[in-house]
Amino acid sequence: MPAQSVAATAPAADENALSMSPPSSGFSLMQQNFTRARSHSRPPPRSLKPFATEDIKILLLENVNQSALDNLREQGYQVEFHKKSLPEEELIEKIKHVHAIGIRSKTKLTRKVLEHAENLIVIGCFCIGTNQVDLDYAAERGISVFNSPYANSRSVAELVIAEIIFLARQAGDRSMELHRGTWNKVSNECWEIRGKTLGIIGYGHIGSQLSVLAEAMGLRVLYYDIIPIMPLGSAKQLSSLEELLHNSDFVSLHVPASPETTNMISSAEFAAMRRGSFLINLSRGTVVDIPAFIAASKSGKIAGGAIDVYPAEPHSNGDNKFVDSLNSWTSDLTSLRNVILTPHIGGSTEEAQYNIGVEVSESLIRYINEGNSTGAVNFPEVSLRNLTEADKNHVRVLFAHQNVPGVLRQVNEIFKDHNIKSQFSDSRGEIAYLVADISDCTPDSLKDLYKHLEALPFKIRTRLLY
Ligand SMILES: NC(=O)C1=CN([C@@H]2O[C@H](COP(=O)(O)OP(=O)(O)OC[C@H]3O[C@@H](n4cnc5c(N)ncnc54)[C@H](O)[C@@H]3O)[C@@H](O)[C@H]2O)C=CC1
Ligand SMILES: O=C(O)CCC(=O)C(=O)O
Repeated sequence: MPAQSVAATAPAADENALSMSPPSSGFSLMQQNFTRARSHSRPPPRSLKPFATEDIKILLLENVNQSALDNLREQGYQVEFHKKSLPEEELIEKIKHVHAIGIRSKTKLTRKVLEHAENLIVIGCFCIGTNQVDLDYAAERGISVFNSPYANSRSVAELVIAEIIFLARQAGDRSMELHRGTWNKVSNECWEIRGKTLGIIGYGHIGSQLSVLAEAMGLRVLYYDIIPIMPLGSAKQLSSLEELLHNSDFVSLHVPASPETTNMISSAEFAAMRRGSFLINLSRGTVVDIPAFIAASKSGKIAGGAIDVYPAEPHSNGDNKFVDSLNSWTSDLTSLRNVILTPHIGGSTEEAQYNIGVEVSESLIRYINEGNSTGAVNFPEVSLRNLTEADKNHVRVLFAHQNVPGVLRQVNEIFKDHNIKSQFSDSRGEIAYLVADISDCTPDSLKDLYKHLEALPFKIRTRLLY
């Protein structure tokens, strides 16, 4: 097929980024060094040909970082870039034509949307959370999903530390007052954080990073998690959420969105918290029952809180977006005292976005070009070493199928006239994924291979790389 021009518009600076120079030359220096380190570790030029790479179409939404665009364009793929998420109808129209899509947390890749994704082989979530994607349905369709499991963890943890101090000192309210011209120099109910107790719910990448920073600031750390996790420093794991709520001055949530975490902090949990304590949620908007938060704040049960994530969030930046028509209680929330509200910026730093852009785009490239699914969040993880120039006339077969007995026997029957150089298969729940490098392939035998594999009853998707 002829090469097609890249259907991309040049991205503007990150929607969330400041249009000023970094605070010191050290910042840009660190970034340059990091860029160099990454480019040295890039794999050598690929020798497999999935198809002409310029035929691969990629849709990038939500202003993913320039580092991702650079990586994907370097491969020759056609990349269409949008700063915002798209309304569902437009998304459905565009997703029909692409092989890969890159999103952040706003784009909902529901079953309804994915049903239209005829050519889609891979989804890149340029963030940690993957709750915005119907992961099971994607796997059922042979679509792998990748994310960046910890590239923004530090950014989130740092923001929580800043908020703990701001809440303890009521500094958010003092700043808003002064912006309005009100001088209000008070110390009543303003505290140091040294010696206070932070209760962390969810001691994963972010929770444990926060634990280390918090102890360095002189906080005592307790945590609650559904699995036993080794404490860092002097932190202590508690066996019940109630015990944590009862013993903490600050409670910070770092759990994923799931049926179990929906409204996990509601009226009963606020009742269990210490009077005058603080609640911080930078996890997902479903985790805290906001009307219960508003009631706890108005009654004085909690002395304040910080919220970064909401059940419904606007699709793009702009004025008059955070209003009652988005979430019915918005104006009640914005009128509360000592409540810091941020627009889902926990992971929005230059460092995090750059690193996520590199990491997720490299996962997409490995999957598209080599079939390597290492790190997929919904798919069996399989990787084979690269074919090289010495492996002329070899083809790599990528075969996703339902995980039922007898499929491998049938696949190997199809391979019987070829030598199998290497083969690896793994399963995850109901989905299995086989990668095999086979020798002695001619253009005709390739067509036959493809036809026979596609005819197998439990096939989900076949790809051949050569
Ligand atoms: N505000 C923002 O910009 C960002 C928000 N996030 C959110 O933070 C969440 C956590 O991120 P990570 O720490 O990287 O995830 P992680 O997967 O490393 O850790 C989550 C922890 O929560 C625990 N957990 C799960 N269900 C639980 C329950 N019902 N009760 C107690 N503990 C439970 C898990 O065992 C795990 O240890 C993400 O899923 C994402 O939704 C992540 C990055 C940025
Ligand atoms: O900034 C983003 O795009 C989303 C950050 C986030 O919530 C995540 O990484 O899960």
